Parts: sequence; structure tokens; C-alpha cells
Amino acid sequence: MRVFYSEDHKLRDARTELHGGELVPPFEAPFRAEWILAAVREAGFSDVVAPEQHGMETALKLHSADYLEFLETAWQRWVADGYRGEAIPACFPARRMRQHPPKDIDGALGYYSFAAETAITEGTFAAARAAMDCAISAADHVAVGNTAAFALCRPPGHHAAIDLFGGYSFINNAACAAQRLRDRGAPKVAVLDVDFHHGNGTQDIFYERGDVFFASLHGDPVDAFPHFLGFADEEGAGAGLGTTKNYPLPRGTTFDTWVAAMDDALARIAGFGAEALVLSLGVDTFERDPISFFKLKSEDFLSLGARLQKTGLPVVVCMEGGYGVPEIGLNVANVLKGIAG
Ligand SMILES: NCCCNCCCCCC(O)(O)C(F)(F)F
Ligand SMILES: [Zn+2]
Repeated sequence: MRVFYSEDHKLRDARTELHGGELVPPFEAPFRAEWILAAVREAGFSDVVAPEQHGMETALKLHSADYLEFLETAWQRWVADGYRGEAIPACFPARRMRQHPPKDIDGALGYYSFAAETAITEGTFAAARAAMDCAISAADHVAVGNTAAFALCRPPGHHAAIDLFGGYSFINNAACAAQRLRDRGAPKVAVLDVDFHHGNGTQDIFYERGDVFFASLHGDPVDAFPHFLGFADEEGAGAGLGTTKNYPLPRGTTFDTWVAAMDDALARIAGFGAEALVLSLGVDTFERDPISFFKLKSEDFLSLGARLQKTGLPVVVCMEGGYGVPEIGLNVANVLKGIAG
């Protein structure tokens, strides 16, 4: 299985994350990609290539043009206003306020985000583009007949919505991979999001589309970030009615409960008639993940991968979350091993 990896992920190296009322070193840090790369190479996935540089055409089918333009210019606007820290949103268009993009960068940061933990920094946009390139190149690799590819995306993307950043996400890599598979001829595509956190961004992007099925297993939003989307009664709308399926799961969920939901999701994806699959792979479902509360063990990630292999669908794996413990590498490698059979 070919691995798509870009050194440009290192351009995303924020100093701060707002966590527990403090500015802490971000959980989503460069070492993650280095640990995962080393582990997948160690597991035999040594066909590692840099992605091609793609334009923004694919992203422009998923995100609004004004949002992508905001992402590209936010840092220079922030610096031009004379701020010395990192660009953190602090004022949001909340209930009963006006939904319009302010000229002021403080207002624009709040308008184009849904959460305040994620700072924009000098290299953020370039790194996000490189992650997007990995996802699109991985989709191309599968579109020409390969059964699987791994996009080692950093920063992650599944929280990035049509015109919102947050949750360490800026451009929705998995959505770009799904769109690319559609553009390269797959009539129907599914995105299966197994990150601990609900892929609110991916859901938002495809919510009214009937050509892409979105399924997500995640910590119940009543207990977990992103808190305000990912409930079981969200099933799509318009042409997309019936093509969204959420599996909110409780604190302490172990693999036996978790995998029953995955099996149900895979059955629905088969029923939908997906001809290709994008996996939003977060390994923050691991029992020792520092910010999550599921109890998957390292060997469970092998079973996860094996179940995907059994579907017979070509799969583009996009890296999402998974933090702080060395096992993130092993857990990702186990998913790839399971898929590779
Ligand atoms: N007390 C916990 C606060 C959680 N704050 C933000 C969590 C962001 C999770 C990001 C992710 O893991 O879903 C991604 F895959 F996108 F990286
Ligand atoms: Zn996550």
C-alpha cells in the first residue's frame, strides 16, 4: 500500500492550543506524523512518496471560495493588525446575531470557525494544502486501480466544514479524497469516519448530496467535542436524505460495542452501493488516548482494517486524530496491515 506523505506538514507547528483555560502546546503536533511514518515503514509500508501539488479546484467544490480565501490570508491580516500571538478566534456569530463576514480579522476568525482551541499560524495554510495534496494523490492512486492508499495527512481535516475551521482542521482532506474519487469516475463513494470525534465538517459538506454516504462512529456529542453535531437523528437532507448515519457511543465504549456499529455502517455502505471508500482514520479511540474516552486496544485496529479489506472496496485512508502515546504509530500500522490482508 502506497503512503503519501509531505514534509510540509512541519509548517503546521503552532505553539498554543486553548485547553482547560490555558494556552498549552498543541496535542496535534509534528511528532505525530513522524511517529506514524516510522511505524508504518517498520510494518513494511515503505513505499512512501510525496504527493503531487494539486490546485484548489477539488477543495472549491466542497468549501466556499470566501472561506478558502480567508484561510490563505488570515495570518497576514492578523500580523498586519499588529498582534504578537497566534491567531485564535474569540468572538463568534452566536444565536440571534448577524451571519456576515466582518472586515476585521478578529471578527473574521470567529465567523469562519466553530471552536476556539485551534490557532492559525504562519505555515498553517501551506501545511493544510500539503495534507490536501496527500489525500488527492492517494485518491488518484486508487482511482487508477490500486486497492488502497494511505494519505498521512497532517493537519487533519474532518472537522473542517463548508466554511468553518476548528478541531485542528482547516481543509477537509477526506472530503477532497471522496470528491476526487467521484471526479475520477466512481458513481457513489462512502466516507467512514472512525476518529473518536464526530466528523462534523465532512457531514456538513455532504449532508445534502446523494452521491456520497457519510457514516461516523464517535463519542456521543452530549459528552464529547464537537458537542453540537453527530446525533443519531441527523440523516441527511434533500438529495442527501438517508445518506448520513451517525453512531454516537458512550464513555468507556469497548471494541465489541464499537465494532457492532462499524458492521452496521459497512452494511449500510454496501446497501448504498458505494464503489469506493474513504476512511477518516483517527486512532484517538485507543484506550490510552489523552483526550478521548473509548477503550480500543492495539489489536482491535487490526480487526478494524480486516473488516474493511473484507468489503472488497478500494479504500483511501486519510489520517485524522490520535494523540500523545507512542502506540499511535502501531495502531495506524495495524489498520493498514488489516486492510492489506
Ligand atoms: N476536553 C477535550 C477538548 C477537545 N478539543 C478539541 C478536540 C479536537 C479533536 C480533533 C480530531 O482528533 O478529531 C482530529 F481528527 F480532527 F484531529
Ligand atoms: Zn479525533
